[in-house]
Amino acid sequence: MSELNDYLVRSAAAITAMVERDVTSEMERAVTAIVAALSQGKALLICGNGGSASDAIHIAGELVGRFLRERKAYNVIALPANAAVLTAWGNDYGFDTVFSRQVEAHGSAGAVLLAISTSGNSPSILAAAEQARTMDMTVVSLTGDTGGKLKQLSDILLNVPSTFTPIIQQGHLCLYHHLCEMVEARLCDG
Ligand SMILES: O=C(CO)[C@@H](O)[C@H](O)[C@H](O)[C@H](O)COP(=O)(O)O
Repeated sequence: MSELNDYLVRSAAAITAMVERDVTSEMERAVTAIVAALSQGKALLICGNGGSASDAIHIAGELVGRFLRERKAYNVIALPANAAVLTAWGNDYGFDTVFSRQVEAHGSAGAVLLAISTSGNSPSILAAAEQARTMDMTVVSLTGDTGGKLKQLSDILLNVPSTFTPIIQQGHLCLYHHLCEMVEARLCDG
């Protein structure tokens, strides 16, 4: 088998394992929490590092703009997208609190933090989740297999059964595209 085909088989195996594990009810809980927040004008804040920073921005693009439907804009903020805040706060106070500071700025009780971390152990993500909990926000997490330390800080955990970062990120993409579709449909159709 070629290296490409081997990679594709391993990628497909992680997705298939999610079908077998059946994360439908956890996904439904995530959709319900996000729909409840957005329908009340509360924010969905999203954080992640590296590839997951790109995922956070991707999700905000789908939900502020549109995914599949013509509809109003939703209050969704990708925290890694604000370069001025990241560099000012990170430079002056350290990187670990670049997301928690923004949760403090934009969060409120009833809002949702979507925390994306393949390891579940990135300090900046853990600090954001801790800050969200102090503000009575719901923490929804996308992680790798174990969930890492983020698991204990999460109300809802969607974990991809892999320990390989790129494949976990590919699983996250499947999960959050579905999440966007469901949130949009629920908000449009009631
Ligand atoms: O995209 C990749 C690897 O596929 C990297 O940029 C990766 O996202 C970075 O190493 C992150 O810092 C990893 O953080 P996390 O997912 O463990 O929270």
